[in-house]
Amino acid sequence: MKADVASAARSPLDVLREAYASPEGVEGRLRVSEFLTSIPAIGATKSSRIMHELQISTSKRLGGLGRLQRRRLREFVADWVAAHGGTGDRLVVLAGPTAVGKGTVASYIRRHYPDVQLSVSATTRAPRPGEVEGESYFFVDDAEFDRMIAAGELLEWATVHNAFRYGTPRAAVERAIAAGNSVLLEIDIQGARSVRRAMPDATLVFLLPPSWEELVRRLVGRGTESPGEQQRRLETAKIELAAVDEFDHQVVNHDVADAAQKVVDLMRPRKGRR
Ligand SMILES: Nc1nc2c(ncn2[C@@H]2O[C@H](COP(=O)(O)OP(=O)(O)O)[C@@H](O)[C@H]2O)c(=O)[nH]1
Ligand SMILES: Nc1ncnc2c1ncn2[C@@H]1O[C@H](COP(=O)(O)OP(=O)(O)O)[C@@H](O)[C@H]1O
Repeated sequence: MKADVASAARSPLDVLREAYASPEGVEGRLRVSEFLTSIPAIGATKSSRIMHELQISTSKRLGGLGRLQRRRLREFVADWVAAHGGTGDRLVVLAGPTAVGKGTVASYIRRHYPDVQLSVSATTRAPRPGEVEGESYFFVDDAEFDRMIAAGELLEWATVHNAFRYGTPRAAVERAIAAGNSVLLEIDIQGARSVRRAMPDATLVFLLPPSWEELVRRLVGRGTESPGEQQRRLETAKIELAAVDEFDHQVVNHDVADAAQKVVDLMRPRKGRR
C-alpha cells in the first residue's frame, strides 16, 4: 500500500491534491499515517508526532479530514518538501477577487524583483494610455484570439467580467519552466482553475482583502467602474471569495510590499529555511 504512493515520482503534494479532490479514490482512502511515512525521512515515530501536532487522530484517512485538518496537513507537507530540497515553486498563479490588488502586487513584483518572470497575457481589450504592447499585454483582436485558441497556443483563457477575453500564452511559460526558471501568472479565478487542470504542479495563491469593507473601498476608490458595474463585480467577488479553499496558499494584501514578498518567497529555493 505504502509503496503505491511512495514509489511514484509524484510529489506528496500531488497525492494530497488527489486525495482531497476524490476522498473515495485510492489516495483518499490512504491513512494519514501511511501517507506521512511514504515521504522520505519520515518514519513511524516522526509521523505520530506530526499527527499529534496537527491534531489529526491516528485512524484518519486523507479523504476523511475536515477543512482545517486538510489545510494544516497541506501546509505542513509544503513546508517539509521545501525544507528538504525544494527548488521553489515553478509556476505560481496569483488570483483573487476584483480590486483586491492583484495588478498592484504584480507590478510591485515587476519593479522590485526583476529576476521574477511575469507571464504577459493576450487580451482582446484595448490598450489604456501608457500600456505597452508585449509588456502590459499582447493586444489582439477577436480573430487573432480565436486563432490562438484554435492553435492551442493558450495555456488557459477566460472571458473576464463578461467583457473581454484574456489568456496565458503557453510557449513562454513552458520555455521558462524547461529552463528551470519560475513564472508568475496574475490571472482571474477561472484561469487559476484551468491552470490547475492543465498543470497540476502549479501553486495557486489567493490574494485576500483585509476585510470585505476594505475590498469595497478599493473598488470604489479605484474609480474605474460605474456604480452599476461595481455592484456586479461585488456580487461576483462574494462567490469568488468562497473559492479560497481551492488554493494552496492565502496571502492577505494589507500592505503591497509585504504581500509581494510573500508571493516571491514561494518562488525561491527554500532548502533549510524552516
Ligand atoms: N484567465 C485570465 N485572466 C487574466 C489574464 N490576464 C489578466 N487576467 C485578469 O483579467 C482581469 C482584468 O484585468 P485588466 O484588464 O488589467 O483590468 P483591471 O484588473 O480591471 O485593471 C484581472 O482580474 C486579471 O487578473 C489571463 O491571461 N487569463
Ligand atoms: N495593500 C493595499 N492597500 C491599499 N490599497 C491598495 C492595496 N493594494 C491595492 N490597492 C488599491 O486598490 C485598488 C485596486 O487594486 P488593483 O491592483 O487594481 O486590483 P485588481 O488588479 O485585483 O483588480 C487600486 O486603487 C490600488 O491602488
